[in-house]
Amino acid sequence: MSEPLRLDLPTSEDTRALGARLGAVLRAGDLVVLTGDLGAGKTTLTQGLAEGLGVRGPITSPTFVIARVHPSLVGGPALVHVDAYRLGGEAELDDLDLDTSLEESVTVVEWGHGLAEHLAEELLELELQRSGTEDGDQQSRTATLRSVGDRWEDLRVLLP
Ligand SMILES: Nc1ncnc2c1ncn2[C@@H]1O[C@H](COP(=O)(O)OP(=O)(O)OP(=O)(O)O)[C@@H](O)[C@H]1O
Ligand SMILES: [Mg+2]
Repeated sequence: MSEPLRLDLPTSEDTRALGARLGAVLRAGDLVVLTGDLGAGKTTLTQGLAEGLGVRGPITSPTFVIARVHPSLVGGPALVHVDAYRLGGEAELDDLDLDTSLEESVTVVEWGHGLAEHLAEELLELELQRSGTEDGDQQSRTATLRSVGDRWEDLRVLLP
């Protein structure tokens, strides 16, 4: 367990860049749980993460597909991108058999808060919140990162 890290993200490019920095340090077996309201920037962050990790895109907000596998283009782990928005609970998440791919992949679960924590003993939780006073998508965001377990000793590696 480490100190939570809070980061200001003035534009969507900053959200993407945080994802890219995270993607660059992720390795097989890592689980990232993304939290945040509708339109908070979870998919944008995952797009940057995919870039940093070097996996095949495109990363989209899944409409009917709940989990997508993005193979590595650089001989690294694949990205398993899950959107848990429509899932009814832990049992439905378990039906996806994510534990079979967890060890050799990087798993990112949007809307995973309260659902995905049991998948691994160690995980990184990243919460996106609207922060500025501007309207809608112009509003800046704040990211809060918290880790569970010893995998993330120092979240400051994710600072710009
Ligand atoms: N830091 C930021 N500042 C301003 N706008 C941002 C920021 N980060 C992301 N956005 C914008 O927010 C919008 C929604 O982003 P995105 O689709 O990634 O959110 P989401 O959390 O995945 O949404 P959903 O809940 O529908 O899955 C996009 O237009 C994106 O460019
Ligand atoms: Mg999304």
